[in-house]
Amino acid sequence: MDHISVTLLSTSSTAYLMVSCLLLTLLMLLPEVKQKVIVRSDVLNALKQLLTGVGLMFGVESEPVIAPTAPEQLPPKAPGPKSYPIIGALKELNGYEVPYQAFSELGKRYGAVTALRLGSVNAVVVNGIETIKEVLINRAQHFDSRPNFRRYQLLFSGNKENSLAFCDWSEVQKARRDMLVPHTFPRNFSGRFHELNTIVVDEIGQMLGEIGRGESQQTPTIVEIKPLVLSICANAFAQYFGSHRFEVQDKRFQRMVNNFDQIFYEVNQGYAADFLPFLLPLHRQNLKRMDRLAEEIREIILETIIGDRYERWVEGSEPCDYVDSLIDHVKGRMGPELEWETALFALEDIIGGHSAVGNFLVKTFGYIVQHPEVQARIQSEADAILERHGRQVIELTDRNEMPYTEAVIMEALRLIASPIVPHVANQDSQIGGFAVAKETLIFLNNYDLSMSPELWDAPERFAPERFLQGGRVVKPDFFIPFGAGRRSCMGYRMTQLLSFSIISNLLHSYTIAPIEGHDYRVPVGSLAMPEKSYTFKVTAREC
Ligand code: HEM
Repeated sequence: MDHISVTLLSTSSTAYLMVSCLLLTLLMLLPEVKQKVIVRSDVLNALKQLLTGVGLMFGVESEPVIAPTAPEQLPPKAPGPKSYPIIGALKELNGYEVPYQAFSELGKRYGAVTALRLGSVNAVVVNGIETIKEVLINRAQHFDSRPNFRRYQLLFSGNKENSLAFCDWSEVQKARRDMLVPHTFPRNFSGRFHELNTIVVDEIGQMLGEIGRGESQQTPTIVEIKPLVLSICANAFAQYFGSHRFEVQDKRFQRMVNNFDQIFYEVNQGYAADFLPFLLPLHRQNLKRMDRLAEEIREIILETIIGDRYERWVEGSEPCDYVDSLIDHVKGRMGPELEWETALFALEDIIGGHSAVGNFLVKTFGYIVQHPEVQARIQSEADAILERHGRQVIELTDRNEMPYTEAVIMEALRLIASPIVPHVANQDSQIGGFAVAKETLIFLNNYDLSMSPELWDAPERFAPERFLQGGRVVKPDFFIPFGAGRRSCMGYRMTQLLSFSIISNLLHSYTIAPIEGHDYRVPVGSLAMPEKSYTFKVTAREC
């Protein structure tokens, strides 16, 4: 899910900017603000840009970056840009397409660790794989909290600890992660792996059967890609984690998919109020809307996936899916104690993971449609495998034999460069030899790891072959699109498996082509795609 970030300035942005401007100007005129600051539109732009696609979370009363006592015993404070009253160093972030590009510039200017204040929050920006690993792995236990974003409290029924991705580290979180492992990381050739394969292949078959029905083989059909892949992913997740398949025409299914997608979009945007909590009232309406969408999802999941499973559960039974594992944990009173309510939030988070895969796939198809040579290579790889095995569909077990298709997925992940969910220091500590105080927000600049010209040849180019060596997929150690360590992504294997299956099977059966005049540029710096995205010409292949 980083599928995990934040904003709203983009919708009704003019109104927000005007009110923000007014509020900031008023605040700056307060007599206690000694330093004069001119609030210029570029500052507000910087704010908007930083917030877009980042997932930064603020609204906390934070401590200074450095604990000031006994400086001789403490590491030094990290260098960083000048901070102004109220806005902090936001001006530094103005003028970048992706906010994390500003973090790369700060890295060049100040080194691997940059201290900066953003609105009311103390933050550090961490650049470079060694320093990032120090945060995620070597000192993981110091930096395993998540930002205390007021907005996330509101999104998760007043308590961000309900969320798998935004909670702080705890024994409950450890148990929730452990419980997920057999489901989200099915081992090759295990029972769960085969189940997933059957579910995904059937689902793709059913959905692809809908394309071009009634048309002659060679007539292209116009297909909106987002609803198609979201439906496949949602039903695959519902069946795999909850043993429930929805009829695609079922209005409840469509509402659930749509609501998840809207919430996914929301948490992937930047949000001014996260830095400047006094702006939060401006978002009340939208937050209420999100709350209603989440409530509706809960009702649908209870009615459909859960039904009477909780009441019917017989203690001592073997869990068959993730819902069983959750019920078993709650009813078996295994430690640490988990309320049924909390378990339901975990289930929603995981079912909602389909939005991450679906949005990622939309973007990946956006790259593929712009590169017919890439599409042709995937197709010939798929054709060769099916011919070799005498089958009609690509199975998950074919993944190892289709390195080019795998490399396409890696390349899309690299270029999209979705941010790592920010971490927070849970104690005074240090990074790269610089002091970092408890509560400091930590941005890990994986954008630079994915896009730096020092690490990649022509990084702007879509070139899947960069991940291939001697016919095998090779991932450089510094490439970490799913984070690392104890807060790493719980859905990366599901992402890899579903993406592989959907891309290879869809392109084995069909060729996609752009429609003249349509814009297929892929927005980067966040996983989320707007509701209306790409439409393709789809033609059945003669296989
Ligand atoms: C292209 C797809 C995806 C990308 C790029 C992605 C990326 C990430 C990243 C960067 C993090 C933060 C890691 C860190 O803080 O070190 C994360 C966390 C997480 N992801 Fe994903 N993710 C994807 C799909 C999914 C899916 C499909 C699921 C669910 C099945 C999922 C579940 C989670 C969870 C639960 C966390 C929070 C883990 C924790 O904080 O303990 N993700 N993801």
